[in-house]
Amino acid sequence: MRLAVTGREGQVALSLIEAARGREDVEVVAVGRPALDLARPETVFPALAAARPDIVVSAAAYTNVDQAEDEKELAFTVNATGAGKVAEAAAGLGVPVIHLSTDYVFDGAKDGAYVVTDATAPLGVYGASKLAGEKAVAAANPRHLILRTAWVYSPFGKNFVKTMLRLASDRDEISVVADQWGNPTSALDIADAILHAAATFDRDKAFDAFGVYHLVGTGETNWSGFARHIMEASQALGGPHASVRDIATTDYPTKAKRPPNSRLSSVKFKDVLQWRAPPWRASVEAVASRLVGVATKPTMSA
Ligand SMILES: NC(=O)C1=CN([C@@H]2O[C@H](COP(=O)(O)OP(=O)(O)OC[C@H]3O[C@@H](n4cnc5c(N)ncnc54)[C@H](OP(=O)(O)O)[C@@H]3O)[C@@H](O)[C@H]2O)C=CC1
Ligand SMILES: Cc1cn([C@H]2C[C@H](O)[C@@H](COP(=O)(O)OP(=O)(O)O[C@H]3O[C@@H](C)C(=O)[C@@H](O)[C@H]3O)O2)c(=O)[nH]c1=O
Repeated sequence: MRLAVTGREGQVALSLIEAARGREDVEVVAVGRPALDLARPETVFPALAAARPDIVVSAAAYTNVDQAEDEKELAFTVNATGAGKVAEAAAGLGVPVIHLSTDYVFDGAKDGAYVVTDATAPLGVYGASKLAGEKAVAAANPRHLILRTAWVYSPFGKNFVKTMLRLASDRDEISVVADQWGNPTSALDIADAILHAAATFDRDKAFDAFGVYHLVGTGETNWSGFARHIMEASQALGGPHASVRDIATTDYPTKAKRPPNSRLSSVKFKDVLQWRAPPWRASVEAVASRLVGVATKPTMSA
């Protein structure tokens, strides 16, 4: 089974490559700039065709949430038009597409975890562009799995875990918003889930449960709780530590508005695809142990 994933250096792309390493049943090929540039839609089909995939994973995206407010056109070109072209190319090659989307398609007004049938209402340009991408993907290729995930971190690229560890290395206290709730999700776990879903399609050629799914780490917290656990994990590994102070969203002004509640329910993914992510705290510890780079103590997860 050969997967082509878009984006060469993205967190999900690198995690997929790592997850497939050493396995004989699956190969992952990353296809990215300059060969595949989502801002140049004409590059998409030739680049993916050259990879001869059995499944396309559409992971490349414009992911800078605040900057997207000032670069609306580029965000939509990449996240909507570009994503649609990736799904169209997969359809042209006769293969399914697994497309990554986001919790930021919701406004966060719901009391409880969002399910896939809940109404979307993005608050910012990034979320709106990703929602337009979902629609473009669904229209271009009926064999699509749209995986909405959230708060992604990994040993790779830029993410909240790395930011917290960096801040802790030169200050005693970090102020973090405590009134935005969600589900931290390791890209290493997303990669396992994608390989599991891909193996399911490969085994069951009649698989017909395509559509939208939510896929996040198990359990929930707010950004401050996330930061606090990163600090605990780092300290247990002999890495940097800072105390975490709870603040309100209004105390941390950002260009883009974020949903106060972006909790997603992964129950459909678990029921249909028979896979569930580990508890989020355990996954944070696994990633921290690679970033802090000190011999790991036994797990401290709940
Ligand atoms: N990060 C998060 O917290 C979340 C992410 N998601 C979604 O999950 C998916 C994967 O995210 P993640 O791995 O974190 O993303 P990253 O931000 O780590 O990586 C994004 C990737 O997209 C590539 N890219 C950006 N613009 C273009 C372009 N014009 N043409 C080709 N490639 C481009 C980048 O390429 P290059 O390497 O050249 O810079 C990079 O490889 C995305 O669809 C994202 O929207 C959903 C929820 C949360
Ligand atoms: C760095 C930092 C952030 N924050 C706040 C700001 C924000 O509300 C929250 C998260 O900050 P970030 O800017 O790191 O995360 P953000 O870019 O909003 O992360 C989002 O990325 C996109 C791609 C997604 O799809 C989302 O699921 C989500 O992961 O934490 C603090 O309160 N203190 C801090 O020191």
